[in-house]
Amino acid sequence: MRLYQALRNVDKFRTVFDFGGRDVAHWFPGHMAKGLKQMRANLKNVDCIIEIHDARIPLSGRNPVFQDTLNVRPHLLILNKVDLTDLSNKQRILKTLGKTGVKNVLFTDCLKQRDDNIKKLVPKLMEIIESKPRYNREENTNYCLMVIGVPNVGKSSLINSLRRTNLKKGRASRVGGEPGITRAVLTRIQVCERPIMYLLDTPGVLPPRIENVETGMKLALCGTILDHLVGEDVIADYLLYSLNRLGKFSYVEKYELPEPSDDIQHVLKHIAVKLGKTQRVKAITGVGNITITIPNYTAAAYDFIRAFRKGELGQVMLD
Ligand SMILES: Nc1nc2c(ncn2[C@@H]2O[C@H](COP(=O)(O)OP(=O)(O)OP(=O)(O)O)[C@@H](O)[C@H]2O)c(=O)[nH]1
Repeated sequence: MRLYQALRNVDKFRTVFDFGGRDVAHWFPGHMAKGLKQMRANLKNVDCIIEIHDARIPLSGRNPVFQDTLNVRPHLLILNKVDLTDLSNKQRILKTLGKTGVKNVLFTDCLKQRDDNIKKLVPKLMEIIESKPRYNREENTNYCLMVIGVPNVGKSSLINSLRRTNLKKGRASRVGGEPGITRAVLTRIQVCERPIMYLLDTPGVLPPRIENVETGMKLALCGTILDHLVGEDVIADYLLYSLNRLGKFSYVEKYELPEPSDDIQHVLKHIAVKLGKTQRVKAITGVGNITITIPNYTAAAYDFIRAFRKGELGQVMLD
């Protein structure tokens, strides 16, 4: 029934998003470029680069600087948060990545206690490393890897997950919900006993590649850019636009809307009322002061975005 209603509405949904002349230039703080210097300086000690990115945006936002760096060392692309993405697009994504020279790709869920792909990671890395000369590291019996990626894609979680799987050890790397948490300078963390394998935990604060506002918005939606720099209201609107475009209507059920809608104010009003996120404000009228109840749109927008990031609005592929 709901799907029927939704399909009836399809014509009403936006086919393009109005970014309103937004400028992405200030969406990334300058200090992030510092990380790159450290990475370059440490490259000679590294056997393989693990680039980690969000599986909901496998084609958007990866920094081209990575590609330059990648030519120097073997490379594996990990698309993490696979639990949140729609994998029906997997073949299309692998094909597109393949065309840009990215051949080694692994999808992971670093929050899962036992993820089969995390188990496959060390053998896969060995295969990749042994397929190329190790140059100055030929004599070394232990292996060193560098994890790179844009903020908040799960670099620290990957390290913890590897330690859990291979060493039965707990946390070594701090995990945060906000982009840019990993600030400490490079640390070497053991992730495997046989063979001995270390990871360099980089600050992970390289700016993503924002080719256009849409890419920026996707990155913001996935929590890679601090929300307030972009604006919760516009991120929420872009989320609604994306869900409708992709036919992902579980928000209708979750927030008990009568039907899908492309009107963000309408949706946020529903969310605010349902969650009791309303404010009582005094209004001065011609006949005296009255108290009225208005929806807290910002709180509703935040809940909507948070629900998406937790996977409560379904598995979504934004690219
Ligand atoms: N659903 C889901 N969430 C994940 C996964 N991996 C990490 N996260 C969450 O993503 C957020 C960021 O994870 P981190 O490991 O701190 O990411 P990071 O890349 O080290 O972050 P920075 O330090 O900002 O560069 C945390 O809230 C994690 O719990 C995953 O596979 N699935």
